[in-house]
Amino acid sequence: MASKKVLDGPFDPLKLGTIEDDDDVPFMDDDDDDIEMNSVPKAPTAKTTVVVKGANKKHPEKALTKKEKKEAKRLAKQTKQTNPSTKAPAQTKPDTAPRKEAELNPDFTFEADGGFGLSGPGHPWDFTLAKAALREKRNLRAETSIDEKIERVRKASKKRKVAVEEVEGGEEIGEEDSEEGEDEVVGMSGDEEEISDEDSLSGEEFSMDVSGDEEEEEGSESEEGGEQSEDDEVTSAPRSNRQLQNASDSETEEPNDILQEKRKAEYFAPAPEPSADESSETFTTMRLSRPILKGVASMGFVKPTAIQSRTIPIALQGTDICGSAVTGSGKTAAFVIPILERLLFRPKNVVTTRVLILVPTRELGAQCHSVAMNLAKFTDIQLCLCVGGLPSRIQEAELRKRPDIVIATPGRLIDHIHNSQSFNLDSIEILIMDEADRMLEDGFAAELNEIIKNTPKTRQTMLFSATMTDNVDDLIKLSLNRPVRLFIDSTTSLTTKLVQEFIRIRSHREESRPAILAALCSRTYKTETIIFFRSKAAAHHMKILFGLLGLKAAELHGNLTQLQRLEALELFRDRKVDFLLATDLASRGLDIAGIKTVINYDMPKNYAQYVHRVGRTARASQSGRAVSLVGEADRQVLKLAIKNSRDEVKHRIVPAEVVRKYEKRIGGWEEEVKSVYREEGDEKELRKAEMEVTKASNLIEYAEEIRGRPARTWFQSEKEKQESKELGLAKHNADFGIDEDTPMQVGKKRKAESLGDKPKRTGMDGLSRHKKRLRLAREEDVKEQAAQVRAARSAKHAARPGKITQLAAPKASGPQNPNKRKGTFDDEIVKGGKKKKDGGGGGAVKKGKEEGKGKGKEEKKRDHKLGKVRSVKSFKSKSKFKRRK
Ligand SMILES: Nc1ncnc2c1ncn2[C@@H]1O[C@H](COP(=O)(O)OP(=O)(O)OP(=O)(O)O)[C@@H](O)[C@H]1O
Repeated sequence: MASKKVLDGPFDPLKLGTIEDDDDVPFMDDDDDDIEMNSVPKAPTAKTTVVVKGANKKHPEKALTKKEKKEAKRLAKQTKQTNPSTKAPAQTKPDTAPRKEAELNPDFTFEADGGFGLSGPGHPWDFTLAKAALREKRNLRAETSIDEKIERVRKASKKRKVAVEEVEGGEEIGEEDSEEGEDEVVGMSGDEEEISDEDSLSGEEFSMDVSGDEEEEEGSESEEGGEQSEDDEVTSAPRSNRQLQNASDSETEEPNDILQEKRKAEYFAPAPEPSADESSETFTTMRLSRPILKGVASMGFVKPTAIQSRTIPIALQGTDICGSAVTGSGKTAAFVIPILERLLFRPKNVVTTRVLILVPTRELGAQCHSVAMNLAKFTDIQLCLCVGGLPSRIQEAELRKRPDIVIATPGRLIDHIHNSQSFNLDSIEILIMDEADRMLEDGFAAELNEIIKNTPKTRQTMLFSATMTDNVDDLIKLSLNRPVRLFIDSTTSLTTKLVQEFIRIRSHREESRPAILAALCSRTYKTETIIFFRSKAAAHHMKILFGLLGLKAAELHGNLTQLQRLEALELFRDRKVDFLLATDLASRGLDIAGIKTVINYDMPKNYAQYVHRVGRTARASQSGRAVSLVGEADRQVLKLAIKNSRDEVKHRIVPAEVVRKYEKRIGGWEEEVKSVYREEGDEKELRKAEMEVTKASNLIEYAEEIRGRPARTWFQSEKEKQESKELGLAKHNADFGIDEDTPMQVGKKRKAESLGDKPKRTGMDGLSRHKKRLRLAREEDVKEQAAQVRAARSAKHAARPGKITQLAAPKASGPQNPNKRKGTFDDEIVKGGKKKKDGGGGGAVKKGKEEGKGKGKEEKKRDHKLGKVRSVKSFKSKSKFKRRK
């Protein structure tokens, strides 16, 4: 009989060696009622039937109740007695004999659907919980949505046009007309856009531009400009991928850094060889507990993906991991499954937060939380989502309950560390960083450092990203402990089922981007398309234009409220809109099943970002397409994209007449677009005013409470925050070979340039000679006047009657001191009343009074005016005056 081992204190994977007799984790082989669970309702090709024992028969979706757990425990005991070889999973005691396949319930089956594919339920995630928290926060005022505004403007514009039509006697400019035009375009252009090999070979210019250096490109472009027709200027022709790859290789080949390789070899622990029979591996052979297997089955996962089969066994041993695999290859489940499995064996008597998952964006946090909740739904493991944008009061309350897993964005987490009472990271035993390379970038580095500092050194750390760095210097900062490097694919490679297309935008055709995008989305990529923009403003502008075009789109960027952001994602996920217009906020990690196309309205600033953007399609072995509008400044990213693509890239040409047609349509909506912006501006003002009023009334109503609240603190000053952002960006640019200055570098250069050899500004730069002369003359006048005033003042000063001289006179008339030299009197005249050493100043008042005796009324008045004699009143204080009265 297995010895009973009670575990106290912090969770230690090595301590969890033996499964206790009273452990309430039910296993596959527990002798309990069978339950049939059709876990994959939407599986397209196969029906997955999972028969699990020991589950709640009536409510299989529910976690086991206490009673059920007890029953399961009793049954587990029974099973152990009848079958002594039943042991804990591998991580609980490495030397424990593994459970044999034969011991597992033979009824537990996964009917494979022919390999790795999305066979899960409708959606692996939803934001119901996050949205509920937001609604609880405040009663949101019913605002008119952007769609309502656009619709109103559209209708008004239509009416106006009809009215004009009637007045002018029927020139057809109605909307129906343009709709007809649109239909024509679709039919007309369908074939032309198909790209053949011949097309690829026909366009040498594009290829030369891609591989050549900047100066050459500019030269060739100006030559081309004269020869080409307008059509060619809008787009251009490609060359084969092989050609480009060769060119890029020769250009960017780097010397082998032996030292780096040696450091890597020393830093990383050797990765265990992948099992030869990896393809036949299933989740059941991974010796996971039954609640986890149920969770996995409910997600519709049949076979583990490559990163999952490599990661799960190593993570279960408590080893640090640095993992990378292409986008959409199931990295989330690769780290969630082993942590859930390990948490099942946590000491139940110590309730504390043991796992921290860090993500770079709020939406990714909400998604990760939802996936983890789904996988953990048959366990008693508690999760908490701590991301910005959601009410922190609710999060604080949740954190006080010590959830087992906290999923957080770095900023909000630090806020809680500093400002939420009794929350800290002292008990963290597993730290996971999703999109870890992003976390090492601009802005996050300092925050990450702060978090790492607060977690125990003994923790297990796991890092994941499709573009994961294996730069030892970066990883050292995260204080990993001999991590295992699990790089399934190259960090630069894209999924095999991704088709890449590029559309060239010449510098003088930059303003055609909206028209090209409108043409693409109206005629070719009509649904399940995500469009990326560099700026929020561009995404919003396009949202208005899409609305006027009658295209159903949702926008996702930082100018929206958190609720709007989550709702936009859900609208797109549920196919209620055909397009998602997003900034890079949505480029990492977001998993929306069935995205067919990713369009880059403008290229991202670096190649890693490109990998993540286009990685929103062709996920989980599905196919997809990425279409990028490439400007002159984007060639570096384009070059890398082509170099690293596994298949041939294509060049798309949108016919010039189509572009012109859309330009005309968009151009005709200037007024409509303006009125939408105007309406938005008015609403914004109103909202602002309302907020001010609410704020003021809250300040009055809750004054005491507000004053009583401790001020929120942050770990760095605003300047430090800015600097760390800057550092991260500079490093990232260096990593990806991006020859671009950071904003601070640009500022410094500009300042240095302006200060350089240039003479200092005189205040007359840019003035005409005439004006300069006038100003100089005026300045001379001013100087002269000032000199005159000074001279007059000093003359007046010198002409003042010397008080001491007059005071001394009566004395002089008295009996003469025979010893007194005459010269002393002369000195007094020269020095006047200023001589204080001998009491000259103090004596002046007294003397003045005496002097006043002999003066006339007019003379006295003048002396007062000149301040020679102080008014008696001026010495009296009010109180003194009263007292005297
Ligand atoms: N074993 C599996 N079998 C089938 N589908 C799976 C499996 N594991 C994960 N998936 C599905 O694959 C999709 C992509 O997973 P996930 O979002 O974890 O990818 P990722 O590698 O983290 O991507 P990214 O690099 O973009 O963050 C999800 O829809 C998920 O449900």
